[in-house]
Amino acid sequence: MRLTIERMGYGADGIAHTDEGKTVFVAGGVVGDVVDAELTSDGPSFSRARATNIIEPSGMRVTPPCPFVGVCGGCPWGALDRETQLHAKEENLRSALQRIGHFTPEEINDLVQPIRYTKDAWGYRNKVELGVHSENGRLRLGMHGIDPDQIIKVDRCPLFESTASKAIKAVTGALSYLGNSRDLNLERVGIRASRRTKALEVALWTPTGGFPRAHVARVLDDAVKPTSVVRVLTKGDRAARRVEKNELLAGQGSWTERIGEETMRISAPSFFQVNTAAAELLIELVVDALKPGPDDVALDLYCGAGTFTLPLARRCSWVAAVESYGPAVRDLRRNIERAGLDNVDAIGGDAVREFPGDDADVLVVDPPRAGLAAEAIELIAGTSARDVAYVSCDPATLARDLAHFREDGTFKATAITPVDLFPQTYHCETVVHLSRA
Ligand SMILES: C[S@@+](CC[C@H](N)C(=O)[O-])C[C@H]1O[C@@H](n2cnc3c(N)ncnc32)[C@H](O)[C@@H]1O
Repeated sequence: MRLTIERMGYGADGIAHTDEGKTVFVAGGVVGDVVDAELTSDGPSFSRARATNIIEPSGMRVTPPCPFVGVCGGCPWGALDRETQLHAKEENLRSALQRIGHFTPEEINDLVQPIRYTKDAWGYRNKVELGVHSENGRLRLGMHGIDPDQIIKVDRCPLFESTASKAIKAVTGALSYLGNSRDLNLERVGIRASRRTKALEVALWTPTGGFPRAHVARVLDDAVKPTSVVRVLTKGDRAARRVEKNELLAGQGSWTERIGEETMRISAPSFFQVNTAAAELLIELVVDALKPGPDDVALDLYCGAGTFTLPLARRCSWVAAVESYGPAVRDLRRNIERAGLDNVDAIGGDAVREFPGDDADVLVVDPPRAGLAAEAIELIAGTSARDVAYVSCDPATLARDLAHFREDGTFKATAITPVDLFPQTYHCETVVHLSRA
C-alpha cells in the first residue's frame, strides 16, 4: 500500500489516509514521506501499518545522531527536524483543545501562545533509565525499545547529558561484569547526571533480599566515580511494585541539581523534571502567570520535591505544598530546610484529601498524566485564588480538565503555552494561566 504521511499524531507514528479515507498510523514514516507500507492491524475506524520502503523521503527528515532511532523508545521523532517537531506539538495541542476541550478555533487562536523551547534539542536529559534482561544467565542492560519487550544495548545516548556521555557504557559494562559472576536481581538502573553540579547518581532497583553492596559500590566507583550510589528496594508483584527503602551504597545518597536560583536534592525514587533548562521555562511561565507578591498565600498541589514551591516561597508570605509520594515529601522538606525557608507547610498526602483550604491568592497544580480529579477542580474553584497555573504533561487530560473548569465557570483560561520539554519525542508540556472569570 502506498501512503503519503500527512502529519505527526500524538505518538511515534505518522498519520496517512487510504484512498477510501481511512486513517492509517504508519510506524517509520514522518510527515512528508511517501512510503510503501504493510498493514499490521486493521480496525473498524483506523488501521496501523509499518513503512517497508521510503519511496520519497520528506524534506523534513534529518539524519539523527544515533543509529537506534526508530527502534529505541527514547527518541520516536528523532528523524524529524526540530522546527517540524515544534510545529507538530503545537498542532497536537490545538487538536486536543478542539476535540476534547471543545474550544472553538477562534478561542484556540486567541489562547495558544507560540511554543517555548531551549536550544538544546539533544543532550538535555538529566536522567536515563536502563532496562534489564537476563539472557542465558547473562545480564543485558540497555534502553527500552519502542517494542516494550526489547532492550536496546547502547554505549551512549545522545539525549543524555553530554558531560556524562561515557556513564552509560561504563555502568552497563560494570554491572554486566558483576552480573555474570552473581545474580544481582536487578529490575532497572537509573542514572542521573547534572552538568551544573557535576552530581552523578547510579540507582539500582532490586527486590528486597541479599545484595553484594560493598562490591557493587566499589566496581561502580572504579567505573564512573559517581557522587552517589543507591539501591532502591522494591516489594510486591511486578504490576504493583512499591518502594520499600532507598538504601545508601556509596556517596551522598541523593542527586543534586541547580534549577533557577535553587539547589535541590532529589532521591532516586522521586520525580524531577528530566530537562532542567526547559523546566526553568515552566517556572518562569508559572511565576509570570501568578505574579506572586509578598503578601500572597500560595498553594502548590502535586508539588514533588519543590520545583515550584521554592520559587513561590521566595516571593510569597506563605506556601502550602501537597505531595502524596513519601520519598518526594522527604525531599521537599529537606529542600525547604536547605533553602532556609520557614514559610512553607509541606503536606504529605493526596491533593484532594489533604487540600489545604480555601484561603489562597495564587495556586499551581502539576498533576501526573491522568490530570485532575473532578473533586480537585471543585476544590480549586472553591478557593479565593485570583490566578491558577496548571502545568500539564498530557494535552488530552489537560483539554478535558479545561472543559471542566469552563463548565464550573469560576476560572477561565487566559493563556495556554506549550513548552518543548522533551525534544525528539511527541510529548509536550503545557502551562495554562487561568484567571477568575
Ligand atoms: C508531574 S509531577 C510534578 C512534580 C513537581 N511539581 C515538579 O515539577 O517537580 C507530579 C507529582 O504529583 C505527585 N502525585 C501524584 N498523585 C498525587 C496525588 N493524588 N496527590 C498529591 N500528589 C500526587 C507525584 O508523586 C509527583 O511528584
